[in-house]
Amino acid sequence: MGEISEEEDPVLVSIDPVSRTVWPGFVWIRLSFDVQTERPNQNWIVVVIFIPIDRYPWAETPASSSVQDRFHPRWLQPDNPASGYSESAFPAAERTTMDPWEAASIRGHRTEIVQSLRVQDVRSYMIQEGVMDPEHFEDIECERTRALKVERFLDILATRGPRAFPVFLTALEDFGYPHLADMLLRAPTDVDGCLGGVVLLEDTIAKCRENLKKRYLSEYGWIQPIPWNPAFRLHLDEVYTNLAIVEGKRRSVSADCMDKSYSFQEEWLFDDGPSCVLVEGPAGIGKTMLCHKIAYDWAQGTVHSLKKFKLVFLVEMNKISFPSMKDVIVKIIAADEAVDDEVEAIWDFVSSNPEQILVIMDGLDEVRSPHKAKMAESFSKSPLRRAFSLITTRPESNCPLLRSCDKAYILEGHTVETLSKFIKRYFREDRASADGLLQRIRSNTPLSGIALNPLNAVFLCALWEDNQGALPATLTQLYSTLIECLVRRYFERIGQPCSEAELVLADVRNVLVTLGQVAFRGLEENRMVFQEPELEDIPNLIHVGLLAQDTWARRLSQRPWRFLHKTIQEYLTAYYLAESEQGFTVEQFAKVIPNPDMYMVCIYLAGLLKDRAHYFFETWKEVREKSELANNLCLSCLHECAPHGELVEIVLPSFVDDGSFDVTTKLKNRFYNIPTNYLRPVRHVDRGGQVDRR
Ligand SMILES: Nc1ncnc2c1ncn2[C@@H]1O[C@H](COP(=O)(O)OP(=O)(O)OP(=O)(O)O)[C@@H](O)[C@H]1O
Repeated sequence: MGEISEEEDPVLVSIDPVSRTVWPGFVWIRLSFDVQTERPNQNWIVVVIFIPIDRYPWAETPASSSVQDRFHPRWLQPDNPASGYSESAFPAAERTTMDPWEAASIRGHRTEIVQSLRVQDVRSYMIQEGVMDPEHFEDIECERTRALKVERFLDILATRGPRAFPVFLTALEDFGYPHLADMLLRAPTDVDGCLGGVVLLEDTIAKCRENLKKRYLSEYGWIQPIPWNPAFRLHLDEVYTNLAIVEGKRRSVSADCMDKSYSFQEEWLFDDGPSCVLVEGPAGIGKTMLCHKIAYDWAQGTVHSLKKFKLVFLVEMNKISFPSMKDVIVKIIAADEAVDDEVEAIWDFVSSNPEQILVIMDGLDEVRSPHKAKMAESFSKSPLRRAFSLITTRPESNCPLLRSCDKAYILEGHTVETLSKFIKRYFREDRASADGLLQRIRSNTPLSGIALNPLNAVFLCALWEDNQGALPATLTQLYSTLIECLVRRYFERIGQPCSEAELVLADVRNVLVTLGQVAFRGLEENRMVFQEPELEDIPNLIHVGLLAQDTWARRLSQRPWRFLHKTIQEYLTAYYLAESEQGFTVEQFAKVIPNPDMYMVCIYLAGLLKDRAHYFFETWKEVREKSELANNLCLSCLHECAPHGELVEIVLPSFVDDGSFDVTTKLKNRFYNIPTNYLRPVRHVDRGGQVDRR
């Protein structure tokens, strides 16, 4: 490292605004030094020196005079030659974010600024100096009150790079707020008296990072493949299978239009600059697992493209209520008691350094409907918009936030090879069981379709292990067999073994209906979590194992319950609609069918109704809009109830066929046992709203 003497030419010394931090009797200067050229340079080694104030080379005033007199913010502006802040010594391009000291100063005096500033007084100057754009002020003007406008202004300011602070100081000084400028130049209260806010902040961020990593390693390192069997745990590395994924430019493009299918690599998501990446896929396809794997890999430090992130926040969208994105992140930070007091400082770091942050938002479809628009707005206004972000959702979800996505991927689940690998890993030593199940899946076309979904694959393994007997041919059968299996185990545990499947389910039918009603209410409110009093009437079922308590809520006196998986909540909702008198009504069906949040419910409902499914399809014909998504859903519903000709005839006019979706062929391929006279071509050509129903 080069020596820095007191004789060093001060103009060549690049002075960071941090140097304004003053200890009694000393000036603290942070110097950057290029080892090779021995010329100061922002990129190289940073040296912090303390110079007695009376020997400070620029000191023109006695040591007793105020610091501000000697360290005027204007000195730090590029156009002042006396500042030593020349473009060559301190190129703006080399610093892209606000200095942490400055961020801390604004944060420490935020209340005072919010109390007295009127944003319009500094508007012109901030625009003139190129620190903010007119669009920023349009955005600020949308806030209702003066104080909220200042809050918004300060949030934006924190993201406007290294010149933002000095320019703001000058604006304050020249346009009626010199007292605020003076105040900002004093060390803010939260870093006062410490060895500089920078060092402290770095420590805080490191602490926060380590704690997040610990949390992800312990929470996501082990998985419990069978939700109702806590004793059976596998390590993520052991069980995680690389699923197929396709890349596209935007969402809702059908997989055939997208680039070829890959075996997924995390690098693709985060190799480019900050962007918002969408991963879309149906129920149980592995979106949550992918999010856990990314958080886990970041914590392990094994994946190169994740190393650039100082902090990674995994947001489970169904667990939060939204005042704002800031509140969501702050809550995650505050969950760690060790950094409880420093939450605001960490948030400031996040706001000022979004390119070092990854936000994973898992399950956008699970955000409650009234919050969707608010959340999208809050995200677009928040500094996190410039962070890396990954959003997962089911395809049927519709949320304005999806418009913010720059890239889209569709998770397709297992390939034949990965399924085989997964099943062998699941059964580990028991090769015979693995081979037996694989054999059964290969020889049964409907089953092999079901098994490519990772959640279904897990359930099939569990069923195979349990009875090595009949395997389901439809999704509905898979879930009813699973529930039967759980109920049977429950009766065995309490000493009342029961062999007949029908008897098992008949015994608990009423309880399942009551539970289904709770599940339905939950879905209507987009809610996965239930409090104990809501479940008072169904205590038995809690022990059956369809519900589990959140581990994160261990400290709460009343720990909330949730279904083992959202698909189980959806199946039970369908059970309630199919089996109860209040559920089985045209009004209920008419409410459920057009609701995108009830996509899976429709599939199970058709499967449970079977011979009574014509009520469902008659209603479908009346209420469901025509779209490709609706076409696919209708085909899945038909598949579940093994349709006969009349059923297909009822629903045929509901399909939209604009040439790209050949209904007749699709129906023929899927339901080959239906006489073709029921499948006469129905061509709907939708041009300018004219639908031809020949
Ligand atoms: N990559 C994978 N490797 C092995 N098993 C997986 C994988 N992905 C998912 N699974 C299994 O499937 C289950 C369901 O996956 P996950 O909860 O991630 O689905 P999801 O797409 O988030 O579903 P939903 O939209 O219903 O919330 C997991 O608990 C796990 O057992």
